[in-house]
This record gives sequence, structure tokens and C-alpha cells, in this order.
Amino acid sequence: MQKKVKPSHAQENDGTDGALELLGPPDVAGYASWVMQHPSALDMFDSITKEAKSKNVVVFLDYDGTLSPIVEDPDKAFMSAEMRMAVREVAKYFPTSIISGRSREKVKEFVQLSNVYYAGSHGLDILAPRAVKSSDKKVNEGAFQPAKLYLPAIQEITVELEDTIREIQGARLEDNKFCISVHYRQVQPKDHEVLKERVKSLVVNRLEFRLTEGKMVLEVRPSIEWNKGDALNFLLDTLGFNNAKDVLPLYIGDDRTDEDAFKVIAARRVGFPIIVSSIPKDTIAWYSLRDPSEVLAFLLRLAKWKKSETSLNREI
Ligand SMILES: O=P(O)(O)OC[C@H]1O[C@H](O[C@H]2O[C@H](CO)[C@@H](O)[C@H](O)[C@H]2O)[C@H](O)[C@@H](O)[C@@H]1O
Repeated sequence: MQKKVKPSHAQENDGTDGALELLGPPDVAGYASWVMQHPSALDMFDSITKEAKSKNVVVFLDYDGTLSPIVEDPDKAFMSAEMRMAVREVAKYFPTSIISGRSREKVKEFVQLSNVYYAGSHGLDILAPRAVKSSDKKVNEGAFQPAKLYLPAIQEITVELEDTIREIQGARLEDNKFCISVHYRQVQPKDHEVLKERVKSLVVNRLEFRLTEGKMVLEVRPSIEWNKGDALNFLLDTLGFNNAKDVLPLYIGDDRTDEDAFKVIAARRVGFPIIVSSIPKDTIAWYSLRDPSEVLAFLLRLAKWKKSETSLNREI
């Protein structure tokens, strides 16, 4: 599907911080009209596959809120066995990468699949596919880590962040290697602003860092120009697809940092940027899925479609 790129309001706060998603449709006002702007990828499945026929679909998946449901405890955001099987199936037929805000090691531990590529820390840590053509030799020598020089500074700011949030009950840090998440899902609502203010004032004084916001989480990351969209381009490139005309990147994600990847696909004007949301929200994505259970249904259908296409082609 070719679409006009609409202005992104992706960084605006939707005011829900993910909390309202628990309500789910049809209780959420405005969902029906929002979904007309961002049609369900399940309803659009036939037109998606019609476009994908005889093209190279390359799949990119976010982790939290996409492959696993949002839960209180970030250490318990497990992926279901069904979802794992679906991703494994998809990866049999399409090059598949998972691009997460988590550390690469952590997301691999959750996903436990060997036929997908992993990018952690919002794309700041990519284990590039082996045996791919690339002009840059370094790419094939191990992980691509453009913020490696920041590691000592990240250790320093982690200590400062620990100090800053110590007295705020329920606040917790998560070490995502090249970024640090400050979680406040388990903090009393009355303390949310205090926490945000403290973290913001600490980061504002450190030019090496910038702050992004996710679902009840602040993400402290190196202030280099690199995001999930760059990671998508990098992976397309190392997989040998970036200059190919018949490539359709498909990206499924639920959070604000995923908007950077949607933006890259929107700029290419071909592909499938799919937002996971059960509430209306500002997004540049063209399609939607309500929640991880719909992601599961979509992935299973995608793999099944490609399998039947492949066997049909063999018979001809
Ligand atoms: O890019 P992602 O893979 O979506 O990572 C974004 C953040 O995801 C995780 O936090 C979110 O999920 C948690 C578990 O469901 C939830 O408790 C938290 O409130 C959400 O923000 C992860 O723990 C963070 O480090 C990532 O930044």
C-alpha cells in the first residue's frame, strides 16, 4: 500500500501511559473512528498479502506490548509458547528481527529463538546477521554497538539515578546495557511527577544523555542520533535488502520509540507499519492490531499464507 506521509505527533503524550489499555475496546471512546484511519491488519490481510505476493517481506517486531502483554513486573513479561511458535513460523519464511528497548541479552532470553535477529537497547546493540554481504567488514565481526564509548558514562548515571529514585516507593531501574529504564508503573500516582522531575533534572545536566518516554517508563539513552528506525535500515542493509526495489518492511510495535521505525517505512512509502493499540493514539502507522493476541493471529496467518504460496509455487 502506498500512502501519503502524514505529520508525526508521535512524541506527544497520549495521556494514558498505557494504563487505559486495560479497558480495551469497545469501551474506549473514539476507537471505531480511529481504526478507520488505521485499519486492522487482520481486516486488511488480503490486501496486504496481495501486495506482498512475489515481493520480499522483511519482518521487524517489537517485544514488550507486542509479543508479550504489558505486566506490572518487567522481569515477568514472558512470551507465550503460542507466540514463540508463531514467531518461529514467521521466521521460517521471512527474515525476522526483534528490535527492543531491552538489552539484547534479555530479549533473547525471553524469546529463545535462534532463527531471528536481535537488536537491543532501542537498536543500539545489533547482532548483525552472519554471512551477509556488507561493505562494512566490522559489521560481520560481532555486535554493532554505536554507543559503546558511552558505557562508562552510563555506569556513572546509573549510580546517580539509583540515588535519585531511592526514596520513591515502587520506582525501579532496569539496566538495558546502552540505556537505562526508570520504571514507575508500581509507583503511587501522586509520586509520578516527582519522579519524572527528578530524572529530567538529572538528565538535563548531562549532555551525553537524552530522555524518551514509554509506557510508565522513562528511558535514559545516549544522545546520539540512532533509533529503532536506524536499526531497521541497518538490518535491511546487512541482510542485503536496502537497495532492492521489491522489499516490503513490516514492523509491528506498540510504543513511542516504535514510531521511529514506522517513520522510516512511511518515508519509503511501501511496507506495513502496524501499531498495537486498543485505544486511539497519535501514530504514523498505517495499520493497527488491538493487542498481542491479535499480533499472534496476524503472525500465524502470515506464516500460513507464505507456506501455501511456497508450496503452490513448487507445484507449478
Ligand atoms: O521496545 P520495547 O521492547 O517495547 O521496550 C520498551 C520498554 O519495555 C519494557 O517496559 C514496558 O513493559 C513492562 C513489562 O510489561 C512494563 O512493566 C513497563 O511498564 C513497560 O514500560 C521494558 O521493561 C523497558 O526497559 C523498555 O524500555
